[in-house]
Amino acid sequence: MSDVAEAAVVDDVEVRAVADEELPAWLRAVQAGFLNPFAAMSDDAVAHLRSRTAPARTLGAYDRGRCVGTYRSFRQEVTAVGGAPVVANAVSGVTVAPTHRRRGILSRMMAGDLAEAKERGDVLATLNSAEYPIYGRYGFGAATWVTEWTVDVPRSGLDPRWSGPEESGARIDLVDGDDVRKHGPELFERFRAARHGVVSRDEEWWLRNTGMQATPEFPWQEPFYALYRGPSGQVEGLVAYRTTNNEWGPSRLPRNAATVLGITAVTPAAERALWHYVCAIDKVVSVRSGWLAPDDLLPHLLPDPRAATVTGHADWLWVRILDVVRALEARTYAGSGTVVLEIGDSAGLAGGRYRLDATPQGASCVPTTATADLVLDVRELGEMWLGDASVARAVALGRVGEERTGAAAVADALFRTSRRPWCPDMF
Ligand SMILES: CC(=O)SCCNC(=O)CCNC(=O)[C@H](O)C(C)(C)COP(=O)(O)OP(=O)(O)OC[C@H]1O[C@@H](n2cnc3c(N)ncnc32)[C@H](O)[C@@H]1OP(=O)(O)O
Repeated sequence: MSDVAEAAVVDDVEVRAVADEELPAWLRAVQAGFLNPFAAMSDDAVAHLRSRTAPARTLGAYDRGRCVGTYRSFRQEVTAVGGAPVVANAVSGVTVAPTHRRRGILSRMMAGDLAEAKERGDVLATLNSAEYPIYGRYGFGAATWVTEWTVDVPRSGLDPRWSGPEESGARIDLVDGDDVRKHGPELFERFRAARHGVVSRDEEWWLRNTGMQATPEFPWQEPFYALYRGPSGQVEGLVAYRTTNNEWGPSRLPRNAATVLGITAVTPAAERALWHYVCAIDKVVSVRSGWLAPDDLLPHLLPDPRAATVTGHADWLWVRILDVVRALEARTYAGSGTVVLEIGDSAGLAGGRYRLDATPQGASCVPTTATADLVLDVRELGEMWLGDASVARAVALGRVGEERTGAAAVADALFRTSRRPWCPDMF
């Protein structure tokens, strides 16, 4: 076949919704895209993946009937600054076969899905990005970051005689998956109402993360779960962790490591107690924290914070604003002020000039013809929305234009938050 004829065939790639009977092949394509070469999957594995996929808006790219691209999106809620749940179009399972890469297939799937999300009235879109450079071009900005620490327990200065929470009546119990499914969802709902950046979890999340959907392809190793109850008996925290169990130094000094899989706490007392608990397990000398907010309490709970070494730092939740007015009115602002934002959006979904009048009591955002104070791309607005990005820094980086002297400082005083946003989940 000539090069010209080959190019015409490539252009024939069709992007469309995936029919139910096509889902097993689509799921295999997703796995291949993430470098899992499943030639044949058991029915259980297909059922496992199917349960993670539905209900979703599932797109496939097909070349002569073969699935060469995958993409799905589903309804999610993201907690805005101040606690309001905001409806998002969560994007996941994005792959294009190495045989068909860099021919615009992702761009086609993304353009169609974002246009539908906008049409439906979703306020924003979200994703975790496999690689940093992929999604900025589509208007997504890195809205939350995460840090992982590894605690050298013997150097931490924590009291090795610790035997439980300080608060009288509070307690920590080791529980099993049934207890987690019983108490976890309600605890998490309280947590997500209180922390900006957290995304909603569905019922499947709790089944999947307590081993109820294990298959040979997706094996399960049971973790430990510790549940914290406050003085009133109410569940206020949960930590899931795994440990090694037979690591010894040359002179039989124990060398086990604990890895925290997830921690949810709705009170500072619960958070402090659960970290102290994990760092006080006999024979455990190092604790990997899992992905936490960069301003997490953990290092400063230790008498010697240097015992917590940063072992990872990365962008996490990416946000793409689809509706500027509703996104900016959904969140709260610490101060009072006005800024006019000129927002560029090459996809034509959210661009325009908007005037934000914010007070701690409420905010209004309206299209305007007033002179712009700040000129920015919708990607930058995504980075600012949860309060994490510094506008002054974006100006210094040349990404935001400051048209009125001092406007960046005004925007920072309005948008930034006293605690950084945190999204504990990857989806
Ligand atoms: C939310 C999630 O699911 S994240 C998971 C993302 N998936 C993966 O990482 C799996 C492995 N990678 C892939 O499957 C593919 O490479 C994808 C999906 C990332 C990209 O698909 P493609 O169809 O090749 O992207 P497409 O051709 O539409 O690229 C559009 C533009 O993005 C750029 N681009 C795409 N992927 C990357 C990348 N990984 N790094 C840098 N630039 C990229 C392209 O160069 C192109 O730029 P241009 O418009 O300036 O020419």
